[in-house]
Amino acid sequence: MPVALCATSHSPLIGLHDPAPEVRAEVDAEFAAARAFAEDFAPDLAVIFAPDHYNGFLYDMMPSFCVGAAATSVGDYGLPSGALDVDRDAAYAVAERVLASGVDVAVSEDMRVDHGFVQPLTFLFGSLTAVPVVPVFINCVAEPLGPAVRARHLGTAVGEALKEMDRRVLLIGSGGLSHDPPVPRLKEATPEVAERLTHGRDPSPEQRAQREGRTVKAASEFAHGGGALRPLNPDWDALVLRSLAAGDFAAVDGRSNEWFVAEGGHSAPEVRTWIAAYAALAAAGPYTVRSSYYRAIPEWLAGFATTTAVPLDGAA
Ligand SMILES: O=C(O)CCc1cccc(O)c1O
Ligand SMILES: [Fe+2]
Repeated sequence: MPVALCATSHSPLIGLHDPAPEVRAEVDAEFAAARAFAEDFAPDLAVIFAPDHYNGFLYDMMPSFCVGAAATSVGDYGLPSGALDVDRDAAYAVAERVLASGVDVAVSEDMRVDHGFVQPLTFLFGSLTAVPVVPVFINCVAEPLGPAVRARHLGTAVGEALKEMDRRVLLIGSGGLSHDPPVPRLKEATPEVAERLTHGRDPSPEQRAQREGRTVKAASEFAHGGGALRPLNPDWDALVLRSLAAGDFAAVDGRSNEWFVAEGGHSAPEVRTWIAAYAALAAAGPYTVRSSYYRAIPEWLAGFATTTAVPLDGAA
């Protein structure tokens, strides 16, 4: 089973609240390189590990992990909406194998996904349906969270499942690195916000616009050095990139959930998607990082990184 990996930060502020043109151009060049990497590899299946931001997964039923057997983009932040081309048989094969290995993944026949899934798919493939996909949700924000090492166990189990399939698989991780966007937290939520985090799956266009406007406003304040959001942490981001490149998972996933938040902000646990994707790659054997881009981009509220990796034996 040939396999390759692309892990990338996402940010719905891309295109909505851009940094200086030369920074934007630098990221665009990196995305173009990642797209060329994906095209060269020519996957017939993409397995994407991504989080959600209270668009598809809410507190009415919050799993730690979920494999989508069918999935639809909600089209937040003006991104494409509609059905993903989910490979249903592959999704069930993955879910069965992961469950057999002892990782209790949920399954959805009607998974809703947001920019966390949509941005990497559209950046890498041009559309939501260009490459058949198995979407794998990882809860990264809705406390309580299990330990980060469970994302590695999930990724390893997915990687083992894929080894049994005769497919060319591009593994995708979506999220991170250090960032603290204004995602509400149930513990400190007003009754109205708690209601939205529990039942607000289908906001009105006005509600969605209001929420997205708040994110843009927060990004503007943050980029000008104001607001209450945690700072980005390039040192911590470098540690994450270095550790995953070296296959030293424990340096990241052996730490407490408090460590992630203290070092990288409340959304730093999105790094779980990278841990899972890299662990799935590691299941196929030793790997090497092909490209690694990083820049702290406050306008996007993110320590922004994009990496590609392949097996060392050149099987890709
Ligand atoms: O809309 C939201 O709830 C959060 C938006 C958001 C912003 C910056 C980086 C991210 O990874 C992200 O998801
Ligand atoms: Fe996110």
